[in-house]
Amino acid sequence: MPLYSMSAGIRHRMNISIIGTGYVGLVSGACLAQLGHKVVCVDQLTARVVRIAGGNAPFFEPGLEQLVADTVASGALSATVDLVSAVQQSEITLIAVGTPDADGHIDLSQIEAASAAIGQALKNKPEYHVVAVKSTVVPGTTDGVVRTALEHAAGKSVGAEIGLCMNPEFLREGTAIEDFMTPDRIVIGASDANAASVMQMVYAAFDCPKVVMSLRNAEFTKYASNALLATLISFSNELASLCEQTPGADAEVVMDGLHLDKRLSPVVDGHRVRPGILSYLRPSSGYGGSCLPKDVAALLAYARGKNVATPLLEAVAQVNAARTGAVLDLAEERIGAFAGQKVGVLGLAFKSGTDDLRHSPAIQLVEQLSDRGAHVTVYDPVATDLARPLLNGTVKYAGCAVEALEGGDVAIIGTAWPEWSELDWPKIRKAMRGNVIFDARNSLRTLDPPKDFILYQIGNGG
Ligand SMILES: NC(=O)C1=CN([C@@H]2O[C@H](COP(=O)(O)OP(=O)(O)OC[C@H]3O[C@@H](n4cnc5c(N)ncnc54)[C@H](O)[C@@H]3O)[C@@H](O)[C@H]2O)C=CC1
Ligand SMILES: O=C(O)[C@H]1O[C@H](OP(=O)(O)OP(=O)(O)OC[C@H]2O[C@@H](n3ccc(=O)[nH]c3=O)[C@H](O)[C@@H]2O)[C@H](O)[C@@H](O)[C@@H]1O
Repeated sequence: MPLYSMSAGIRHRMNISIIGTGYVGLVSGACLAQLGHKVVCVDQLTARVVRIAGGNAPFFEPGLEQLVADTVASGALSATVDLVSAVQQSEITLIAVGTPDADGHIDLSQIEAASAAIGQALKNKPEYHVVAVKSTVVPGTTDGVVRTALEHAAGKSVGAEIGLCMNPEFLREGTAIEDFMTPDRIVIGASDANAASVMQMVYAAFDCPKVVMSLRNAEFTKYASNALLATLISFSNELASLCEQTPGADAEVVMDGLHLDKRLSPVVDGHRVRPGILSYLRPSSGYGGSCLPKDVAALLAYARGKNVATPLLEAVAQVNAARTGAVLDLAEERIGAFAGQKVGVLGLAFKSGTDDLRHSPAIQLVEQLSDRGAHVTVYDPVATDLARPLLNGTVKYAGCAVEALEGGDVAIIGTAWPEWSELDWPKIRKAMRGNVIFDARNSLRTLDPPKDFILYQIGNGG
């Protein structure tokens, strides 16, 4: 039984190889297998491959464990470390390796190595083959580093023998399967019409708009998307800082009012059809994760390389970098200095629904609380143990929220896990020494302040 019903089925069951089994590679692989393609996922990490081949997801992502189990069991999804045979037995290869930040620049070494390895495999494959970059890469990479490495290793040219595509992915961690299966649009950058038509066949089951464009425009579209999301968040956080110094003001209420503008939240036939941009205008302790911070940095470096001034984007990054400190300054203004206080932090992941700690604002919060002299105990529903190697030795770890707050003066919400509103707050009140909650993600907003607690929120002038 497919998890998602599509308007049109796939016309042709394709053999697809995917290099890299992270969030993008494995989620894409499992979803495409679920839709009827035959997918082989390749990774150089043997442990990952063994887990996937055994029907298990190697990281936490809602729904992925079941999807991998089902698609491996049906034979639609397999995993291997053998890149050469995976590529040779497929018609199309998607590149989904990492493009990490290296001192404010994009590191394309995984992309280059994967492209060369694919080229090597294509040397002895007589049939036409399409290679599509799904990783986020700066404009010019697909037609530059990727093309050069491929052609050099394969001894063949892009055109009649190899098709080249850039197919950016817009999924979010925590909702990755839903996002992949119900995309707003599919962007297909292509070297030529043949390559584009093969890519269209991969996505035949999807009825969303599919926009075919040049390789560079596809690369730009991905950066434009993440840069705009980061801009919206920094805008809302800058406005939140202003509201925080204005008695009677509340940035959340302001954002709700702003959002009712139909230019931001489309109305069709008198009905608001989409949540609009509101979901990216929520004040927070900053944007984190493996992509927005690194992609903003990569675009800034790209702009510097082109001698183009990008003061707006620079400010977006600066606002974000300063936000954790600003949120803690606000907390100290309201509650008093953290030095010597016992603080329990609930949530460590960069957002709810994931155990990903990369560039997590909650981790930065814990580090800065320690620097300010607080005695910190942390708890996250899925990421507590993963945080151990990242945090300094003075931080303590708890097995549940109540334990994290036991004997504490202040509770701080670091990640907006929905679980917090289900907590037994009266029990927590008895367990804590103090009665202050500082909600750095405004996740308790829909709750009345738990009885006998003083609840402080960001974006709020009091
Ligand atoms: N994480 C996300 O939510 C999204 C990520 N992206 C982009 O997609 C790309 C991948 O991101 P993630 O999936 O998060 O990466 P990741 O870092 O979680 O996974 C990358 C995987 O590629 C493997 N790998 C690297 N080089 C390899 C090679 N030569 N052969 C075989 N395997 C190799 C690594 O071992 C690793 O398992 C990045 O460019 C990222 O910016 C785009 C949209 C969403
Ligand atoms: O390129 C990527 O990897 C992905 O980056 C983001 O997805 P993701 O990083 O998974 O998470 P988001 O839900 O976008 O959140 C990013 C950060 O912004 C924060 N955020 C989000 C919304 C908001 O209003 N305020 C806010 O602070 C979140 O808490 C989180 O720390 C984009 O939303 C995806 O479209 C994109 O594919």
